[in-house]
Amino acid sequence: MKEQIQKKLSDSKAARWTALIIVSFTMMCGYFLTDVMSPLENLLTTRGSVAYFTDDTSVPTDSLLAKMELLAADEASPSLTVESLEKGLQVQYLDCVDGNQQVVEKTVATIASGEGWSSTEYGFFSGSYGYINVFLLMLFFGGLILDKMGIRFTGILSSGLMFAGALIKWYALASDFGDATFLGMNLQVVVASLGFSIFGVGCEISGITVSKVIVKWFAGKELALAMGLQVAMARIGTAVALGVSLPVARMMGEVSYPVLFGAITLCIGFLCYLVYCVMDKKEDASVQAARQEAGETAEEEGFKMSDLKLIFCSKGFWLITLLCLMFYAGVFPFLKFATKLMIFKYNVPESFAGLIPALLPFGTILLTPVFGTLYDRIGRGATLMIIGSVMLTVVHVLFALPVMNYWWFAVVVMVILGIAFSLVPSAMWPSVPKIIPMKQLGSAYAIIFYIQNIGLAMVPLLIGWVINDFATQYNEAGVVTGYNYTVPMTIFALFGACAILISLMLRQEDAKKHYGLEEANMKK
Ligand SMILES: C[C@H](N)C(=O)N[C@@H](CCCCN)C(=O)O
Repeated sequence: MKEQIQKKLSDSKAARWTALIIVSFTMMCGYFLTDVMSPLENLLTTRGSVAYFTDDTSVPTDSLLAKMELLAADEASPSLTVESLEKGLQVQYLDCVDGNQQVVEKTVATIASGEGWSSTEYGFFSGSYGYINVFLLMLFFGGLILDKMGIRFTGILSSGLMFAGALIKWYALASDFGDATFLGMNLQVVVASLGFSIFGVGCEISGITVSKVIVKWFAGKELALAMGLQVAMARIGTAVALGVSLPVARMMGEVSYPVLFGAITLCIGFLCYLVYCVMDKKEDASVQAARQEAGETAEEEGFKMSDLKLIFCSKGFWLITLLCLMFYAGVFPFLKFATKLMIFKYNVPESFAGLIPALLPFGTILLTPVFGTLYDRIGRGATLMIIGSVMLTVVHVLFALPVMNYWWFAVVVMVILGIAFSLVPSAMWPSVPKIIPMKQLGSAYAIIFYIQNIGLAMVPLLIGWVINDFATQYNEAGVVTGYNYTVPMTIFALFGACAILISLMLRQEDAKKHYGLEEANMKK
C-alpha cells in the first residue's frame, strides 16, 4: 500500500519541539515579570531609604542617621544627611548588641529607596494580577476569542498586552508620585496595580493560548512531557525573578530596574510569538494538504456557544477547576510573601532571602517534565494530584509552626513544596484534554484559569491584610519589630486541605466516568 506521502508539520519532531521552545520562551518572560516584585516586599513596605552594609545587614537610613547622631552628639561633627551616605562609606553608630549599647562600625554597600507601602497595599498590588481577569470576565472572553479567532490572533494580542502592562508597571515604580492619592489609595500603588492587571490579562490569555498550541502540536504524542517542559521553562522565569530581583534593585538603588528588565524581555517574547505564527500557518497548511490527500473534505465544525454546555455539565471538569483554585491559591500567592517570611521567621540575611523561595521553581524545572513523562508512559494522573495536594498541606503546616525557625528547615520544607508543585501541574493540565474535547479546549482552559484567578487575586489581598492587622508586631513606640506568621500560614494550609479533598473526589469520578486519568497518555 502506498505510504501516506503528505505529512503534517507537527509530525516532524524538530518542528514541534521548535514550536514548543518558542512559545515557552514567551511564557517564561511572562512568568519572570509575574514574580519580579515578590522579593521586593520588604523594600516596598519600607518608608524612606535603606542602607545595606557589606556584612549583609541593613538599617533604614533614618534610623541609621539617628544612631550616628547619638554617637556623635558630644563631638563637633558635620551635620548628617541621607545624601552624605554613599557606597563605600565607613559609618560608626551606637547600637544595642546583646542587650548592651556598643559602637558599631560598618561599611555601606548600597543605599536603596523604599516605597513606604503598607502590607495591605502590597497585598492589593500583588492580587491586582487577577482583578481585570476576574471582575471584567476578561479570561472568560479570552477563551472565547481563542476558540473563535484562533491561536495566532489571540497570542499576538495577549503577548502585546503583557508588554504594555509591564511598561505601565515600570512607569509607576520609576516615577515619583509624592503623596498623591486616588480614591484614598497611594497613587503609585494604583498605577502599578493597573499595569499589573493589564499584564495579568495578557499573561493568562497567553497561558491558555500556549496550552492550546501544545495540544495542537503534541496530541497523541509526548503531550504531558511537552506541557511539563513548558511549565519548567516558565519556572525558570519565576526562579530568576525570585533570585535576582532584590540584588539588582539593591545594586541599582531602585525597585523599578528589575521591572524594566522584565519589560525588555517581554518585548523579545512578543517578537518570538510572531515567529511562531509563521510556523503555525505552515502547520495549518500541512494539515489541510494531508486532509485533502486522504480525501477528507469535511472541515472541522467551528466553536459554538452551545458547546459551553458540555463544559459546564461535566463534574470532572469542575473538580479539576476547583483543585486548580485551591492548589494554586496555596502556591503562587505564598510566593509573594515568602521572601519576607524567610527574613523575619527564619532570620535569613536579606540578600539571600529570595534564594530560598527560588529553590521552589528551580526544583520544578527538573521534576515537572519527569512527572510529565511518568504520566505519559505509566499514567496514575489522579494519584499524582492527591500526593501533591497532601505535600502542599504538610508544607504549610510546617511553615505555620512557631518553632523550628532555622534556615535549613525552611530549605527542606521549600524543597518538599517544589516536589508538590511539580506533581500537581504535571498531572492536572494534561488531564483536561481527557475530559474536554479539543474544540472546546480553549474555553475550558479559560474557565479553569478564570476560577483560578479568583484565588490569585483575592488570596494576596487577604494575606496582606492578615499580616498587616494580625501578624505585625510593634514595640511601645509603635515601631515594627517583627511578624508572627502562624495565622497567614494556617490559611495557606487550609487551601491544601481543600485540595486533598477535591483530588480524592476527582479520582473517584474518574473511576466512574472512565476519563482515563489513571491511564498513560502515549498511544503505544
Ligand atoms: C498562572 C496560570 N494561570 C497557570 O495556572 N499556570 C500553570 C501552568 C499552566 C499550563 C497549562 N498548560 C502553572 O503551573 O504555572
